[in-house]
Amino acid sequence: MRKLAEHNIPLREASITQVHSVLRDGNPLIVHTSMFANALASLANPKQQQQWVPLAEKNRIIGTYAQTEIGHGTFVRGLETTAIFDPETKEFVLHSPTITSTKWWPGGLGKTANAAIVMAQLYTQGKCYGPHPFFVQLRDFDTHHSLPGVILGEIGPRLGINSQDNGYLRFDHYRIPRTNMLMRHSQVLEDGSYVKPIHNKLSYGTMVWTRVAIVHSCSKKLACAVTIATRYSAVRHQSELVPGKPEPQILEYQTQQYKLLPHIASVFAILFSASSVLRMQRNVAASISKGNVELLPELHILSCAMKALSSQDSTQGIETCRLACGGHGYIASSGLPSLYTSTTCTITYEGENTVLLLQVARYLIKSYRAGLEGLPVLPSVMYLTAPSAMHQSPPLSNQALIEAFRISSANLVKETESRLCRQFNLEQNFHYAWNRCSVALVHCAELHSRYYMCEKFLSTVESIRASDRVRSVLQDLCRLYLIHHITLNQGHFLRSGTLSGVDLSTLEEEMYELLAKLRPQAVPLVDAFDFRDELLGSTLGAWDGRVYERLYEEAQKSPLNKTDVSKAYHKYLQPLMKSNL
Ligand SMILES: CCCCCCCCCCCCCCCCCCCCC/C=C/C(=O)SCCNC(=O)CCNC(=O)[C@H](O)C(C)(C)COP(=O)(O)OP(=O)(O)OC[C@H]1O[C@@H](n2cnc3c(N)ncnc32)[C@H](O)[C@@H]1OP(=O)(O)O
Ligand SMILES: Cc1cc2nc3c(=O)[nH]c(=O)nc-3n(C[C@H](O)[C@H](O)[C@H](O)COP(=O)(O)OP(=O)(O)OC[C@H]3O[C@@H](n4cnc5c(N)ncnc54)[C@H](O)[C@@H]3O)c2cc1C
Repeated sequence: MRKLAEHNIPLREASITQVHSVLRDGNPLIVHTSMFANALASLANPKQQQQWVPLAEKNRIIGTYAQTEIGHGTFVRGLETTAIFDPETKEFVLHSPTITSTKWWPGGLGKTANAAIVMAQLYTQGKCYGPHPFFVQLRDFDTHHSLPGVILGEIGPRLGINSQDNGYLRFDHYRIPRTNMLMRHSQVLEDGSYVKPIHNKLSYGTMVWTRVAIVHSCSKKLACAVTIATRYSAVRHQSELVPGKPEPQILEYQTQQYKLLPHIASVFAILFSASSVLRMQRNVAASISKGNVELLPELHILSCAMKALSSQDSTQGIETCRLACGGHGYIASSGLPSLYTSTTCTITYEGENTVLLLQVARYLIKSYRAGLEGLPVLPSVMYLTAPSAMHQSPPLSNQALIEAFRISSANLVKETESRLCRQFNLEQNFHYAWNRCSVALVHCAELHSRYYMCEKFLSTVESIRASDRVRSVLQDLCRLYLIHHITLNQGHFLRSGTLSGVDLSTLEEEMYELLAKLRPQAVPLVDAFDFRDELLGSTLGAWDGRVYERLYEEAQKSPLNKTDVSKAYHKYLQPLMKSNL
């Protein structure tokens, strides 16, 4: 926090710095500096911002974002916490009517936060208007005691991020002023009348913003993992590549290159996609402030798609890096286990991935149908009904591979839409039919998202002007990424007829050549991510390569090594040894 102040970084921008990485196993202030700060910036009106933002900036108020309940995370409309407007006192009464309405999970809620943005069902004049955000003080700002009517606690140990206090929260008819409803987009007036927003999902804006931030953070986490595993693979020597010859660096093995290089490529693919979505988000935010919400659905879908793909890719990539380090990847001091546990949760939070991919699929099907009817569709999905352009590029060129992705994605949407129609004819109910097609629908969303990511990777690399040498290496890396994902999805390309069996064999050959060509670039590429050793926090991945010395030094810090004979010997082992059991 002192560093942020020194560099004049406002709170709402803190989460895009590396401040969150200071604590290895979760940061209790992450939701304060990210979601809470963003909710104030985007959901509060100017008067409310004047009131709370300076206090939050000075960390007098420490906030969290309390939406999820034990009973409902995904289905936001199903939240049970109520905020009922009392026109007599001009207050909202917050209440948790059931066990399932208990707020559950918010980061920092257990012990750190003294305030929260609470999402609750808004009732006024006897009518429910759905989930709305409220600023709620939870603890006394001086004593930190929870306030009467507020029941708070921590939810217990988790798979990871255990230095963050994820919490629970219940309200017992807890009263807050009317003006604590965040009123930038919708309002409840003094007489209780409701003023609706220009788009009814604007109150979900903080989730959209966070999904975009998560895409960036996934690229950073994966970059840390590939840095550790690649440097280690250059230090580690094992086995014989040629009998009788010295043990090679494990990075010489083609299988090791196959484990690492596609994930190094993935760091760039995710980062370039994140930058593109961030640009879109800034444009949409500017339009919203002028009253234009036309592009909001597109941003929602793109952020869902990229959050889902990047969290899945980075989690799998980090686990592959861990396995690529053999036994030493399993030790905590390698840094890889905590990278994994603090990344796998991004698959679940801020919208569980399957659920987000189904949102994308819904948009694809709607856009496809609209396109067939000649209705206008947004640019990112025009390709679904646009004529094929496969023949325009040289065979198997980068552009041809992108076109193959595009046509295969359009083909899959077309096939799945037909299946949906057939299923609808059988079921006579759209929702049952949708559920019976949902595995295929998720595949549609994944292929569309991969197409977007590949396209962003290629177009960004092609636009590099600063250095021909850098562009050339990144072109190879991008080519590897395209071919790698084509080989992983061969079925889609064969089904759509965009690539033949012979094409796929040719591409596979090229992939093996690229692994060898890129091998000398592996260490320079990860060095260029430029992580300080303190930030990597890894015995295996430090810049100087002193892996074995660091492992040994770190072992000396184990509390069990403070004495030669441990207490457990006297307490348990010795009695056991003497017991003749
Ligand atoms: C360029 C360089 C920049 C520099 C950057 C460098 C960066 C480097 C480092 C970066 C580090 C960053 C670190 C920050 C990380 C931050 C981590 C913070 C920690 C997070 C902790 C976790 C918090 C949480 O999890 S909070 C709780 C989140 N909960 C959810 O996400 C719930 C998921 N569910 C939903 O969102 C919805 O209910 C949903 C999407 C499932 C929709 O449900 P539905 O049944 O369809 O219902 P409905 O709501 O009625 O929708 C109908 C309609 O509306 C559309 N819709 C839905 N949502 C939206 C939306 N948000 N916006 C617009 N439209 C929306 C939906 O698509 C439907 O449309 P139609 O089909 O047209 O009807
Ligand atoms: C580490 C961590 C930190 C968190 N921090 C916060 C926080 O700060 N604030 C906050 O409010 N929340 C937070 N959460 C909660 C998080 O947002 C939810 O857990 C998440 O949105 C998923 O909801 P759920 O747990 O209800 O899962 P569920 O929705 O119950 O998912 C369970 C399964 O059901 C499936 N499913 C659910 N609905 C559908 C559907 N419509 N179609 C098909 N399949 C479906 C899912 O795909 C999944 O396989 C956090 C969670 C974690 C793990």
